[in-house]
Amino acid sequence: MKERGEPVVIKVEDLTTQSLIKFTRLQWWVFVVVNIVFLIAGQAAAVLLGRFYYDQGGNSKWLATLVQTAAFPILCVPLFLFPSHREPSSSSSSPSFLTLVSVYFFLGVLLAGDNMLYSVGLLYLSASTYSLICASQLAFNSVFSYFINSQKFTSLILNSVVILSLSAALIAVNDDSEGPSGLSKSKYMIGFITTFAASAIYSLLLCLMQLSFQKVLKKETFAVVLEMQIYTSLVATCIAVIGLFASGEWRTLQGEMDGFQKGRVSYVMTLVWTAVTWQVCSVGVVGLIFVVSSLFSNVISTLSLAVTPIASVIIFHDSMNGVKIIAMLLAFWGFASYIYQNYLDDSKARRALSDMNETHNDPPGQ
Ligand SMILES: Nc1nc2[nH]cnc2c(=O)[nH]1
Repeated sequence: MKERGEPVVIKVEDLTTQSLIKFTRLQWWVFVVVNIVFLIAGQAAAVLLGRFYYDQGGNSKWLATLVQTAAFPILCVPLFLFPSHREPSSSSSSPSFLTLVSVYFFLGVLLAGDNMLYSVGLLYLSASTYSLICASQLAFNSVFSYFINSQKFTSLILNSVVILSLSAALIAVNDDSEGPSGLSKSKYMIGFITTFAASAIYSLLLCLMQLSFQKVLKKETFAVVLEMQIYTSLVATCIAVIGLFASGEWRTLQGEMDGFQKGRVSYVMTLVWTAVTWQVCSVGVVGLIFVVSSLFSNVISTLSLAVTPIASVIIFHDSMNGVKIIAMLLAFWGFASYIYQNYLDDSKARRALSDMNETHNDPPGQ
């Protein structure tokens, strides 16, 4: 027995990473719910702040890329509170330093690429077109996780993926917000292609993170989630800083701050809070990959696409209409479908475990 409560090893079909983790049932559900809240709240706030930055006169793609990872040092505080503890028994299978560096470096490069493409898409496309293309990431994730993570597709999971994609598409088609004015056709095309590529890279990144947790890191504590986020963000931040200086965009930042419509303090605050909210979101993203799967993490990202317009209704007093309500109900249906699958998998795992324990406790010969 390792920690508070009764530890349970889960090794069943869809909860693939569960074979690595020891949690009591309550701990597992609390962990899932907390990470869902982090992802949805963090992503909704970060996307709205990112759009605010562009709307108020911000124009630097590299700065928008940088703020998606630059606040990673704040994660050192929870890392200090939940230190990584290694089991002596598993130390023989610990990855070498070189393996760890290679994994974090490769994932960090993918993260930087996704962040850059995502920032370009947000700059060049209207919110509606943007969300519509982002909805494709669930389809990409389904394909990648089938091949990379051997994800099993039950009817509940398929239902969830299809319904959530429809919900995000409905939100997008309904959105009548204008794209950035005076945008040339070529810039629109660039925005379209970069957002599509970002969706593919993001999905690949989530699947490879799941694979790394399962095959390389093999640790059982929350610290591994923070370490994954910190090291990949460190690499992505270095790339974004190099991009900011190599592209010469850094020279425009002073003018951008002076010309920001809401003022200089608002400019700095927008960037600081965008950076913080992306970290909150990322802990949720990586936490859900660790404890459930990359596909589930992406399902919650897509759910957040449907929730963001609702946040706009509350914060920016956007109008609410029937289509948004239907899209939201669809999103919750898709979400509930996946959660129910998790519940079934969890129950099955617990049953299998108690059967196994009974067999082990039976006296020999019985
Ligand atoms: N492409 C992409 N990048 C992200 N970075 C954080 N969230 C997302 C997302 O939903 N899609």
